[in-house]
Amino acid sequence: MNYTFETLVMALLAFAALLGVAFAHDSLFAAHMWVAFFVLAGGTVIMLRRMSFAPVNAAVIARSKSEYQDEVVRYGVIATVFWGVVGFLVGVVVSLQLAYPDLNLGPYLTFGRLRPLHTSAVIFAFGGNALIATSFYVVQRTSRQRLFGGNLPWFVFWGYQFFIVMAATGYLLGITQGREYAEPEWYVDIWLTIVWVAYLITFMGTIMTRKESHIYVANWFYLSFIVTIAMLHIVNNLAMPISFLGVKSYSAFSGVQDALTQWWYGHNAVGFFLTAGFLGMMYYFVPKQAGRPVYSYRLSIIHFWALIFMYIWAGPHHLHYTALPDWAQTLGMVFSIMLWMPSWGGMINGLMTLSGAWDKIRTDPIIRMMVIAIAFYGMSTFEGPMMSIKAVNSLSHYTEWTIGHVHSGALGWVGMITFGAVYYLTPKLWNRNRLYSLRMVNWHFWLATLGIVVYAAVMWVAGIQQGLMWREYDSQGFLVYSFAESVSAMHPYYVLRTVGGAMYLVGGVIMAYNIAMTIFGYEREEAPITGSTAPAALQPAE
Ligand code: HEM
Ligand code: HEM
Ligand SMILES: [Cu+2]
Repeated sequence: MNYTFETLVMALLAFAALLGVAFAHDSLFAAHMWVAFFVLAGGTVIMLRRMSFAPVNAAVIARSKSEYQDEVVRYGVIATVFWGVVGFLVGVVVSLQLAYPDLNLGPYLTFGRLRPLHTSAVIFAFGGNALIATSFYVVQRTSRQRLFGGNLPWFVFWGYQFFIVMAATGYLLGITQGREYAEPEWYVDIWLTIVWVAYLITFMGTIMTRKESHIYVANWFYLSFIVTIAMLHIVNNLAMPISFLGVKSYSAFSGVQDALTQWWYGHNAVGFFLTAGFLGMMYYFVPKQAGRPVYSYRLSIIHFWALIFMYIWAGPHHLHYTALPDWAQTLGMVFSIMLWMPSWGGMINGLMTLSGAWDKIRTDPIIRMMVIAIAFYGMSTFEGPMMSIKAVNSLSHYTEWTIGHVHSGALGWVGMITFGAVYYLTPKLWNRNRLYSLRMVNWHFWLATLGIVVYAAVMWVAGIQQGLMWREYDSQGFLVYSFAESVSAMHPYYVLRTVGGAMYLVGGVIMAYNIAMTIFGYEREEAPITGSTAPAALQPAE
């Protein structure tokens, strides 16, 4: 394939970045454009070399001409594992910074800059790559059609990595618009919009040219995630830059309207990025790994429509007891409570898919990972509706309890279902008989599960203590504790949280090793997992 056009566009973009450096309105913009220039110029050089070595790449091209476009999925799997480990590592670092504030190394490595680096790395880099890669894999299989758009999927992949690099380096430089989970400034937002539209065209195009008459339910979930994120991203980031060659911009919204816009975005980022997209993953990979059909296809349709209809209204539960009108807060609370039902419908559907295959939990650590993921999905979608009740939220809000809730969803649901999908995909994508080591998957499973349990349990205790300390009055109506006392009381919990997070990180590193060895084609010699530690003689006869 000839990449002349792509290379030319990239060279032009690199040149535009250089112009950005030359005419920058402020020094931060100049610094950020240098980053863009080096990445794009490096990319151009690589593309030029690829073009001149075209015959050498004939094998790769022949492989990519096969029935499905899987090369881009392979890149996506590697990117998922890589950004996962990076994101978990930064999570451990910020958790250490909360326990030991001396670790704030200014100005680039302070908590204020590393925290959004963590959240974006895990949500957008790890989660986003997982969603893009698996959606590309799933939509091709279930549509019996190659990805639409020729080189467009490659643009989606590399354009998205470029977005991640610009976002991450921007945070470290101190460039932020201060909107949670949407910190990148206007020019990075515009780039992401372009990439996202290309993603939508690739995905929709594949579905529209499908050779299978039915659109499998996983694709509905993926599609709702892609469409809704486009809508949320554009509205939440409507802003006016002070200069088209400067970093700073002002939001189109202000006051309580701005708050509501931000949490309409933030909540639905959870609902559609961290939930609907990963449900698409669940509906494809759990039946595949279990070798069983989805428990109830009808329930999955109800699950889908109820979920997307209700999620979109629940954002105000992030703004209880604020200047937001009372009726809007109550609306958010009511829809959150109603959300419990479709969420558990989905959980039940996922778990019951294993009926008839429950024994696999003992012998297949990948299935076990998926089951734990669904269990945590159920747990966090019970906890969330409970926390959205105003009386409960008056205790939990602003406390570590919220952080515990976030991570039982994030580590338990998002993380575990992704690990399951990555373990399923790797041998298939690289034509290996099996993973390098199933026992390592088992280790990963236990480290991650115990890490989550430590993290979440510690944060519950910490959060409730914190909330109770803030509302403790003496007989004369004075507050018993100063705020600083509630901060220092958190220290032991923060240390323990780091322990849980470190376990999760080590599990991730083991996965990276296992995946790399599988890709290189090694198979570890090891005893099979029998699922029982009892000596053979003590086991019932077959
Ligand atoms: C090794 C694992 C991890 C550790 C140690 C860790 C640690 C942390 C810490 C210390 C914070 C800041 C809490 C605060 O400001 O009080 C945080 C925030 C956050 N993390 Fe993680 N994290 C990990 C993995 C993940 C994963 C896998 C995800 C998502 C898929 C995630 C999503 C988030 C989010 C969304 C926040 C912001 C929460 C909020 O503002 O309420 N984290 N994390
Ligand atoms: C039915 C489902 C859910 C409901 C009703 C729900 C509800 C809530 C509520 C009430 C809060 C606390 C708001 C506050 O006091 O500030 C919250 C925070 C949060 N939840 Fe959920 N939750 C649900 C599921 C999930 C899942 C599955 C995840 C992750 C995969 C998740 C991620 C988050 C995050 C990241 C925050 C923190 C936002 C922030 O303050 O930065 N939630 N959720
Ligand atoms: Cu929410």
